[in-house]
Amino acid sequence: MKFFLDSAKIDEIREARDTFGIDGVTTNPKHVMNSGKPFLTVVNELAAEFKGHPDFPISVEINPHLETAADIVDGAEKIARISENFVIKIPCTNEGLCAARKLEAKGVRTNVTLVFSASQAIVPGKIKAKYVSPFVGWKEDSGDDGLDYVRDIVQIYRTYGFDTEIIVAAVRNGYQIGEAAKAGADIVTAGLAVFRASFEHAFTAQGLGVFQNAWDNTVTD
Ligand SMILES: O=C[C@H](O)COP(=O)(O)O
Repeated sequence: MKFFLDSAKIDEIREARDTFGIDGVTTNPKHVMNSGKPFLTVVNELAAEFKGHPDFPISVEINPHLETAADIVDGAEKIARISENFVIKIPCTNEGLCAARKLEAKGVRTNVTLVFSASQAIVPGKIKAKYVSPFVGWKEDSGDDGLDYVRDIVQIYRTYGFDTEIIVAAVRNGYQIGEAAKAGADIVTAGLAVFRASFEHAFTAQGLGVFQNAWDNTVTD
């Protein structure tokens, strides 16, 4: 399973790379807003940070006000030209899917985002989008089970041999990471705080204390 960091902040990305060995980055307009910097500044910083490392995918969401497939394709191509790392996030609307199909045919990798049902995930697989992003946290915020449809998407993709990689997105805790891995999803993307909390355990800290105490009370020569 691969881990992507959901962030547009370079310092967070560096920490996640050094500590957790993340395999890529996903961003969205909220992350760019939270960086406190203009969109193109953020995009150029990300491109510079990973120049020469083409195997590190960075999902970038273009202007979400673009409505027609033609406008989405145009906007996506402009951003994709900036860096070979960039994958363009496309909303799972009919116009977005039309744009994603055209972009993939032109060699621009896409991440079909804002996916909230198993049926929605089928077209990204059929059009050979690079990634599909079901939003577990947002589903659960609204009272639905967020993991069942991830399991369904994994089953559908295996049944039909779709190569599109499943990014389990809007992940809020370690339980969801474990369930996404058990389901066979390809990637989890989460914020730095979620990764920090998910890979530590109170018993590990407690056990370390036991061993430190034993070390301190071991007879010396
Ligand atoms: O864009 C996809 C994100 O995973 C959404 O999650 P978020 O609500 O944590 O920003």
